[in-house]
Amino acid sequence: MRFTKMQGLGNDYVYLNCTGGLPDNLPELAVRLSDRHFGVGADGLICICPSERADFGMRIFNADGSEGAMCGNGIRCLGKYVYDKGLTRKTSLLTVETASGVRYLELFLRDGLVQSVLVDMGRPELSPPVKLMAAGRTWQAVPVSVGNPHAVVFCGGVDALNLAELGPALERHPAFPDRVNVEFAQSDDRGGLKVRVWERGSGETLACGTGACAALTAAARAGLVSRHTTVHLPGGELEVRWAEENGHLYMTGPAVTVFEGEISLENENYRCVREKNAVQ
Ligand SMILES: N[C@@H](CCC[C@H](N)C(=O)O)C(=O)O
Repeated sequence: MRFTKMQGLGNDYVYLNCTGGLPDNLPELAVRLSDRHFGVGADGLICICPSERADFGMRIFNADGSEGAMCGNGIRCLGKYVYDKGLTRKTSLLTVETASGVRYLELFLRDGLVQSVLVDMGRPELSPPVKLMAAGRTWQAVPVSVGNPHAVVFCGGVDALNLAELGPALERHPAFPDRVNVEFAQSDDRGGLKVRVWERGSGETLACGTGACAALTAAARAGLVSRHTTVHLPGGELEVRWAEENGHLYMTGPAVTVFEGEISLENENYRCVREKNAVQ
């Protein structure tokens, strides 16, 4: 089975071209391929599927095998995959069907390859803040859905937080029966937003596209930042705009191919086909 490893701001996924059919047991495959010691190593698995409603379909599985409904960094890399591999010639209004609806992509090229991608992430849904007990403290969280569930916690000193303790406690808090992605957010003195993310099913990641959108939405609604700002994540920066005119979120950021390989699932034999930096 051929695969491509891609990343957006260090949020990395193994991509499978499933336009000709899906492999069996995707949750188990996601766990095996995501393993950073015995597998390829990734935050999860993304399948590029055929779609009757859009140019392509996307299914995303977290590193623990659970299926997510949407992935912001992942959908940008999917845009790069399908263009760079010649599966489409579209650079604007490229449509991708996800479990939370169809998303629209605009691709920006350099030297004929996709460098960055703008995604219309649709309209966010904000719920009233909730108070949650975790790790011996009370936290105020703003639930936001951007096609998948998030809880945004505003706090100072995000760099110093112990996410390994806080993340699992909030992800699995009884207030969120389906578990939740958690963003720890802090506005900076330049009008930007600093965010660390604990992802449902994958743990702390270097970035989360839907998480950046959820954090911007909650922060703009609270008057902490403007509706168009830079979100700083450990893996880099995303530009997010919450448009006044239609209430949609627009996210722009990079998409990178890391390497390509082949795996024989019977004997767990991995082979690198194209090395890092051989493809953009
Ligand atoms: N990393 C993604 C989100 C992936 C899915 C998420 N963990 C979930 O379970 O909802 C992003 O960039 O948005």
